[in-house]
Amino acid sequence: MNIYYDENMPYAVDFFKDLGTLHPFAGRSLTADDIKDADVLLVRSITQVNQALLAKNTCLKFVGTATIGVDHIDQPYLASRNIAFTSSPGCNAISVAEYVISCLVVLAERYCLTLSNLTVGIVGAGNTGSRLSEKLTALGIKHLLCDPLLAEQTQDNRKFYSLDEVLKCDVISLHVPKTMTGPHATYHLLNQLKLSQLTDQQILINACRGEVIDNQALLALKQAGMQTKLVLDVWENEPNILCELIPYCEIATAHIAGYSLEGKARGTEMLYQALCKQLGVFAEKQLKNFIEEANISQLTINQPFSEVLLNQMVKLVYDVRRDDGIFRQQISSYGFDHIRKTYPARREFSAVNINITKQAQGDVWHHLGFN
Ligand SMILES: NC(=O)C1=CN([C@@H]2O[C@H](COP(=O)(O)OP(=O)(O)OC[C@H]3O[C@@H](n4cnc5c(N)ncnc54)[C@H](O)[C@@H]3O)[C@@H](O)[C@H]2O)C=CC1
Ligand SMILES: O=C(O)C(=O)[C@H](O)COP(=O)(O)O
Repeated sequence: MNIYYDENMPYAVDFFKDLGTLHPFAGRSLTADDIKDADVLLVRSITQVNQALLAKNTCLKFVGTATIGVDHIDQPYLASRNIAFTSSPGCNAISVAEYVISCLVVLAERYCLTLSNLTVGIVGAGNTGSRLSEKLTALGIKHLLCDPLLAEQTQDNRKFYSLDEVLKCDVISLHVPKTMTGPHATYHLLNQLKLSQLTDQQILINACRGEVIDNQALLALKQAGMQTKLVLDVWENEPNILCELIPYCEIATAHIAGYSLEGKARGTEMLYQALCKQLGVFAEKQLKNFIEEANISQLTINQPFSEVLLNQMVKLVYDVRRDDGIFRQQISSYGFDHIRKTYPARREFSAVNINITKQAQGDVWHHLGFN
């Protein structure tokens, strides 16, 4: 069995080597000729899986993406050819939530803001929005959820707000899929009209898909003096992004919010489990047996919770300014994809085991995700 997999998929060899012959590929440049004899195709978000890519293959049985987003996959086409498909829901949701927490900590420090005084609006309350909500709850930060699709479901008894209500929050964090059609399509959800409602004091974070914000409209507003603080991890038309926007960002990164080692590797593990199920074999391998210990794996907390301590703890594990710095330094000479491919190690809070002394008390750290 020929298994083709994206070279940017950690632990792919460990997981899949016993299931077939492995063929790594560069996700952006994969062609129909390259995968003529693929039985299994395992991609990440930069590979468009559609009729054109599969035109020369007649043996493909399984496609998997080690990502949450599925906007790069033509699912109706796969179904029409009876090719099984699986994605990796929630695989890197914690990573994105920790990216947002790191951004909040950095911006609070930069602008002397008290985090517990802020209200955060979460647009999209699925896996990622929910992980962020849990962390904000742990920190006592008020937040409002907007998710018209979940609001319609009676089994979800959380309180939901309209987009216009949530757009009035001090911080707005976007966590919706990219959808082009339907009553709740997210393409340019934040268009010129919505963007122009934002005030100079607000913070707007996009770590879902670039196309959810009209980037040209945002640039025009910024050029006209808009002071809303911007955090952009995702951009329209990646990898050929609108670089003129970068100087207007407080934090700018190369679509790496979900790039913790755990987040990426969980995606690989989820594909392994799905492929084993498809093949009818027992999934005996587990990520916890491969993943290495973090550089900082033990910490003692010996003082009560404070926002100063939070700042130190978060930055110790993941300081988003590192990724912002790399992005600004490298984007013009190396380009977007290179920054992503050479992403330096990053771990989730859960990779750190904390020892909380008596003086410190409280389990806020565990609720925040530390082990
Ligand atoms: N920057 C990065 O590295 C990453 C980005 N993402 C992106 O984030 C997106 C969201 O991730 P998850 O929360 O895990 O997906 P999810 O599918 O669990 O949740 C998405 C939620 O958005 C809601 N939604 C859809 N349209 C909406 C609208 N118009 N307004 C408000 N809510 C709406 C859905 O009802 C759903 O509850 C993914 O589809 C992916 O595109 C995901 C992982 C990493
Ligand atoms: O999971 C998703 O959805 C994401 O956006 C991933 O972080 C994308 O990473 P790549 O697949 O582009 O490596």
